[in-house]
Amino acid sequence: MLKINKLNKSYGANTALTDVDLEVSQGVIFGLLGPNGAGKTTLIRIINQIIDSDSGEVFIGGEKLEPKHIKQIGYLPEERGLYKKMKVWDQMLYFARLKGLSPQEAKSKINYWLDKLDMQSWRDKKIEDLSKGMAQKVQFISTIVHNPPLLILDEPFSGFDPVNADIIKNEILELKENGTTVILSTHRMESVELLCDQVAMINRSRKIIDGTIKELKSKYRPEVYSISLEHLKKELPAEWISKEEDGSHHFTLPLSGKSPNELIQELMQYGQVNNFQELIPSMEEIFIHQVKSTENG
Ligand SMILES: Nc1ncnc2c1ncn2[C@@H]1O[C@H](COP(=O)(O)OP(=O)(O)OP(=O)(O)O)[C@@H](O)[C@H]1O
Repeated sequence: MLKINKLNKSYGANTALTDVDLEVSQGVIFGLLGPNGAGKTTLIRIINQIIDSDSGEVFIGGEKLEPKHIKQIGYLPEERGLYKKMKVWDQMLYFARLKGLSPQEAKSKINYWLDKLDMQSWRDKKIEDLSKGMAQKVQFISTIVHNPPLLILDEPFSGFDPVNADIIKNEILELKENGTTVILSTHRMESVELLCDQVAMINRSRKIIDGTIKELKSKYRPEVYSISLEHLKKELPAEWISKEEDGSHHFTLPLSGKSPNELIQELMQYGQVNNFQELIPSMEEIFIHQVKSTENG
């Protein structure tokens, strides 16, 4: 759906993107991650043809990016852009027409979404009279109303209460089920775990990791196990700092070059192994670890 080759962009002395490659398959939710100032918005703006790259190529559906592709993209920018004096209905109609829908198509799509998200009663309200969350919903619909095959969502959950965030999350999943490709840029790692099939992480203008959540969790696992022992036969080594609770001794140990089976065998000499479970890193832990290690490197 989207392919990016060796993208570079600088703002004067500020380098925002360095040789960034990316490949996003159709029908996935792709997390674009990175700390503040990493280059994510710059990349998104290049895809949306708001700014030009210095060098590199972007392909959409196998075609070199050009103005006609704008209608195939739905972009929810981090800085929301609604016209405060406009009424909800007129605002949505404006965006739908801008993206090429006929008046009839636009009206039927808007009605579909207003019904779906239970917003019909707001249609004649002015944007300035909406709460932040309500305005966010209007902006969300305005982004997806033309049914774009590629959706780019920058922090789509900001401003939403948990109930509305859940509604939007389910809508994003439904769009994916229907074949939409979604690029999701967010700092909320729990949303990444829940929604994304694939992620790329950018730090200081360079892509530092890329893969499916499963691949990344496997690649960056610390090889540390959570262990519980009962009925001790002998005293545990002092360096296995353990906590005793109701006769069970809990601690964590790294494999340190052993296989899991070898470690279990060693543990069995000390008592009954009640729990032996590998610690799987969260995306948040992977994110923090990778960002820190590139800073130190
Ligand atoms: N218009 C601009 N003029 C000069 N420098 C810019 C401009 N826009 C971005 N930059 C710089 O480019 C780099 C990347 O910024 P960008 O906004 O793409 O990061 P980001 O990953 O989206 O950050 P955030 O998570 O904070 O939104 C930063 O060093 C930033 O200061």
